[in-house]
Amino acid sequence: MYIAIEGIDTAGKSTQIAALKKHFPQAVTTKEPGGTEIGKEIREMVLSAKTKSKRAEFLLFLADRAEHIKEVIEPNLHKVIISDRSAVSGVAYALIQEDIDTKDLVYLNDFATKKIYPKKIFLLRLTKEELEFRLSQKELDGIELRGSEYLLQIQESIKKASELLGLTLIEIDATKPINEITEEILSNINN
Ligand SMILES: Nc1ncnc2c1ncn2[C@@H]1O[C@H](COP(=O)(O)OP(=O)(O)OP(=O)(O)O)[C@@H](O)[C@H]1O
Ligand SMILES: Cc1cn([C@H]2C[C@H](O)[C@@H](COP(=O)(O)O)O2)c(=O)[nH]c1=O
Repeated sequence: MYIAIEGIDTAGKSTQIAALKKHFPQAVTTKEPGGTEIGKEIREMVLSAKTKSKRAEFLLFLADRAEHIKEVIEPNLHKVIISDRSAVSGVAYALIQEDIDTKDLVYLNDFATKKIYPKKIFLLRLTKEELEFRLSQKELDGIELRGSEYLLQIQESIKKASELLGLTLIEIDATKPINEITEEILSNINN
């Protein structure tokens, strides 16, 4: 079973994946971008925000995704796979910043993923106040430097992206205590 934890930067995705790993020690935990060797290089490129073209940035994320599906997801589909982000992030970020037609966005993601998508998406939803607090506590990368208003737009876009890809989205209040969020994910995983 392949599931993804989604949410804007600082929503608590990696915290939850670490907690879930304790409940599913045999699970494959992974991430986008950067879940493969080549993906680590792509991740450095995109997060340094050096690309001048948003389309080039989008295509780099897609290349990372295609490699991730081939190298990590496809060979482990018989196991529990918990991924920090997925194609949903790809579509959500692109919807906000690109002039790509939504049909093309879905087509390009279908192409990169060979239509292998997570069975369930858990969206960790943050409030503006909590997002701004968490951002103030860390060194920001090139995408986080776009600011909280931008990230809150992405949060809405994640819902739209899941709908466009036809995926099941479960929303969770990311301001709750860490253990309560983990319990909520666990209670929804097998339903
Ligand atoms: N439920 C929570 N309540 C309070 N703080 C939290 C909670 N979950 C995570 N945090 C804290 O918020 C910060 C960001 O968490 P984390 O790194 O897990 O987010 P993320 O979604 O993986 O972020 P990014 O996308 O930027 O990598 C960390 O300092 C973490 O300890
Ligand atoms: C998959 C994907 C990600 N992004 C953005 C979202 C984040 O700002 C970074 C990844 O950083 P994280 O620490 O791993 O959360 O990249 C994007 O713009 N497009 C994508 O397809």
